[in-house]
Amino acid sequence: MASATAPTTVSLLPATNSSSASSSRTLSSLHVAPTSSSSSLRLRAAGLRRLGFAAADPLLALHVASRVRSIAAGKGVGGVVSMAKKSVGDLTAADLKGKKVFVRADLNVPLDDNQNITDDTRVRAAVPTIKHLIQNGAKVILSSHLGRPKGVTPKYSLAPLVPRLSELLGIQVVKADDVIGPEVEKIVASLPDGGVLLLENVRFYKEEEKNDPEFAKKLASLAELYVNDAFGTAHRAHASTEGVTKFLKPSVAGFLLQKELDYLVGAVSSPKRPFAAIVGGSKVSSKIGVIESLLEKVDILLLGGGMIFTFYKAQGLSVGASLVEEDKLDLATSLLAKAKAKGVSLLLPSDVVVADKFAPDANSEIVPASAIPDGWMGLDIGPDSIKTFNEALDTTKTIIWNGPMGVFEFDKFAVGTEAAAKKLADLSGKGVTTIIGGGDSVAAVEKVGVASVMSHISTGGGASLELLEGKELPGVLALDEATPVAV
Ligand SMILES: Nc1ncnc2c1ncn2[C@@H]1O[C@H](COP(=O)(O)OP(=O)(O)O)[C@@H](O)[C@H]1O
Ligand SMILES: O=C(OP(=O)(O)O)[C@H](O)COP(=O)(O)O
Repeated sequence: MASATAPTTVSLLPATNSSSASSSRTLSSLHVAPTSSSSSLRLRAAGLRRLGFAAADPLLALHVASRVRSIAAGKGVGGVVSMAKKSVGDLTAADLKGKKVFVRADLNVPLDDNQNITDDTRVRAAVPTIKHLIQNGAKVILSSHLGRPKGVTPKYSLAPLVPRLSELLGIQVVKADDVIGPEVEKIVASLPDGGVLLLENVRFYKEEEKNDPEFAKKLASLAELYVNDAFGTAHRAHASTEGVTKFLKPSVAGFLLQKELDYLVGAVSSPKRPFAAIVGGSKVSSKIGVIESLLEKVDILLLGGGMIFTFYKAQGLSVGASLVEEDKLDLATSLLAKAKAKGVSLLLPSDVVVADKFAPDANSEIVPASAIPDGWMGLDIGPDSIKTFNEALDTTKTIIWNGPMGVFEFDKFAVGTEAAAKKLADLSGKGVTTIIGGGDSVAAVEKVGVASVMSHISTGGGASLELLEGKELPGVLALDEATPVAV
């Protein structure tokens, strides 16, 4: 039991290593203050188990869980911590039995020419929240967008989702041919407790992206409660992600949304150190925000991808025909200076793989960063850089990765990116917290077949980037705040 007077240092061990909504992670040495109310402790103990934490001393664990949830639901990495959001896990059978619940998920999955789902990650990620609701007797009205249709477009119908959703949920999901209106209302009225109705693509209505209040009201009129589990779309202030919350109370976070916030805000704000970030991708301009924000947090920053050539040129090196943003040279210089001032160890690749054209069958050579030949372009980091990066990563306890190290779509230039994926997988197995921040890095991790061993893989590219930049997500901000608990 915690001392009644002094702050205590605790370390929590992960309860499981699953990728489910209640997936856990290790927290080290959090200083927590004691509390006195045993009933609020019991409530928080339940919340803690839902979050997937286990600790030798449940009292201490409660304080920590509280802290984590407050951090996780606040602003992004660089922001001020605010209130935690109410969670779907806080809703029990007493709240849910027989209730119509509007669930916004992000089921924006890739489909092939035959309308087959080629990656069902987002469908699987939506399942824990829906299962919790139907197991507690709710009637689920499920909504999502797919693609960016302009009006009703059959190829963007959500119909291909029905078989996989039904299989994963173990019940037959009913599908409506519309999003609102009398036909939909009729199906809702006949939905049994524990049933799931999938609405048609919400973006078939232009009012969705305009966050039209009348449309939001019509969506809301279908249900009594609202759950947002669409992390990948939480950076959009749309009718089904933001507007609808004005008409439905409570409006709560789903398990996926909560887990994404736990990792992308919680783990990044209070990392086990040393903490490293790997940032790659094509352009420095699209990663300025995330680099600046991470420079406030990390001990080590590794840069790769197309953006490194702007840094090289800013340092006076020749970069041949490599991708360079001429208008960002001063910015690159200032980021290097900022890293130095902050004591962050910023590593640029010492060697690169250059190609004579931008093509999968280009001729290639490995050259030092200072010897890129005229007319050649850097498309990957070289073996010396991989070695140096790996050695740096070996010293860390938390790693976040956003953006590929090279043009990984071409096998010949995928070596640096695949090496990073393998290294993170290896370190994950050794207890390092590894967070993949969405976008192409996720594709790379999946290509290498190591996705399942990472601590967390984000389901949102744009949303995770905005969080890492320290921005607030409208879809999160709009949700009800959790009842405050003293810590
Ligand atoms: N050296 C390079 N030159 C040109 N493009 C690159 C280079 N390295 C990586 N890229 C490209 O960057 C793209 C990903 O960039 P970006 O969208 O910023 O990353 P993410 O999707 O992870 O956020 C990939 O398509 C990749 O081919
Ligand atoms: O796929 C998505 O975002 P992502 O490509 O940034 O991961 C989300 O479904 C959001 O889609 P949108 O960018 O069309 O709003």
